[in-house]
Amino acid sequence: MSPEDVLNVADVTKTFGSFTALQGMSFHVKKGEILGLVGPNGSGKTTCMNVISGSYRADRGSIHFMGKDIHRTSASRLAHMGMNRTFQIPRPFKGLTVRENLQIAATFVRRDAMGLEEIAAFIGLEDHLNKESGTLNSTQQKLLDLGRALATGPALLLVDELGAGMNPHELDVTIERLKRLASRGISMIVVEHLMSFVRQLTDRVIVMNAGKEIFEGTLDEAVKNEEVVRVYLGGGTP
Ligand SMILES: Nc1ncnc2c1ncn2[C@@H]1O[C@H](COP(=O)(O)OP(=O)(O)OP(=O)(O)O)[C@@H](O)[C@H]1O
Repeated sequence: MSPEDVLNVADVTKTFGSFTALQGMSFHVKKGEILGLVGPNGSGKTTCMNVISGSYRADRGSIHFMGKDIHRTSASRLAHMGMNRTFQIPRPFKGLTVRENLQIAATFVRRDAMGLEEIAAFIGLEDHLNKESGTLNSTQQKLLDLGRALATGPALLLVDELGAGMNPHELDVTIERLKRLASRGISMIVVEHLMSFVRQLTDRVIVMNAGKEIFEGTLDEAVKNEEVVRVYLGGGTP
């Protein structure tokens, strides 16, 4: 394991009954790096995020975050330690305002977290702080999910299909925002099906199929890889 690694995943396997969802996954993420996790539906991307973020326990293998073994560490403890995530389907407290949602997340705060007003401006919800979050549109709810993760001051952010459902302008703005976070030293794992989003955002991608890594490198290299094209990209231009 390199001292530069924020996250190190080694030989992780996760089964559900007789079904193996992850099989011997190994990879690392460096400080400030944006790693893309891509692959066909059901290939295990979200399961991988769930195992890293403490929602699921791996059956085998090890996961180290900032040098510490985090096997059996709960999601709330991980938030304290500096790891947080967004969800495919955002999970704000819908009856509470944007401000209240951010305040609750900030109770997990680490010393170097952004302030609430700064986060609200960063996610473009500064004019909606007193709005009930259930009245926000789907993109705003996704951004609030990102804001809640940022309120805990993460060193590693797991971003699960944030771009899905966004229009081209919102995607551009979101890419720019996530790059700004990386330039501040926040590492990210980004699960996404939108290849233009992945291309613009990531430093490196891991392509998964049937619970295994089949490729690691840049997206430009991935599109030239026969197996990646066969199982995922299907020969079309991503
Ligand atoms: N809690 C669970 N119980 C049983 N099977 C599960 C569970 N979670 C995931 N799986 C199965 O594990 C496999 C991988 O699912 P996962 O959601 O990780 O894939 P994915 O790559 O994120 O897919 P998508 O791109 O569609 O979101 C699927 O076959 C899924 O049905």
